[in-house]
Amino acid sequence: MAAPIIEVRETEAEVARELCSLVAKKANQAIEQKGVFTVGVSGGSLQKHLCNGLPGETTDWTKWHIFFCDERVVPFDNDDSTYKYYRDNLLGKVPLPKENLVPIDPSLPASEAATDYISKLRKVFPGTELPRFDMLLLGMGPDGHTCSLFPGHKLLDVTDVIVASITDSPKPPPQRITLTLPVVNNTACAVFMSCGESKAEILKRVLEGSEADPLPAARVRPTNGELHWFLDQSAAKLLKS
Ligand SMILES: O=C(O)[C@H](O)[C@@H](O)[C@H](O)[C@H](O)COP(=O)(O)O
Repeated sequence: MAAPIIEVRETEAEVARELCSLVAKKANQAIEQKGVFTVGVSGGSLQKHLCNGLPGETTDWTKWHIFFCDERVVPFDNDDSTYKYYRDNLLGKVPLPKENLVPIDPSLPASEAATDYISKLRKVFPGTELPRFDMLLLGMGPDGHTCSLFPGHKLLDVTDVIVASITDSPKPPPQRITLTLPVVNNTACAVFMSCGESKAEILKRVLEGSEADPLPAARVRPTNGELHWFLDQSAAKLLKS
């Protein structure tokens, strides 16, 4: 398990630029090595930064397969839909084939939407092994949640499925699907972006704490991969170094 690589930049805009350039670098390496790039994306402020910054990078978009680390089970015309954001702000700006941005089926109840998403993932990650994403792009909520894995929630212990559903999310909307921790920790490269003073205290707990029951974001420790944290100075201000 590699130690986290912590990158601190003065402003959120600089953090976003660095992040997008790392994503493109990893994409291009993966495409060169195996012809495809598999990436999981998240909502929150990350979606805006990725959709603004990635179109400026040089990469073969036809080789990208973009999944959702978690998704709210709401229709595609609802502003809570993370798919809606990427569809409206990335597809069309870059030559990513529409079918390579893989949405959930929001017409299904959450548990069925999770099962359906597993079969969509299996088209790109066939077999029964844990999927190994080239990269997962993650955010962290003020409570330390990541994906739709919330502190103290029983979903943190799920190991028998690669995508799980939640119907009592403490953050609305309550119905969601999420990658489970074994899949998150099987990625080749997990990357968090966290900016702003409101993240300073929780970041200190996540990155420097030694809690018996670690927060969800602190449980992201890829077993055979890299872990990056991209922070601005306000978020990093309580960290030791
Ligand atoms: O599913 C959600 O409700 C949000 O997408 C959430 O998980 C978000 O990713 C984090 O709260 C970080 O968001 P910020 O980076 O904007 O703080």
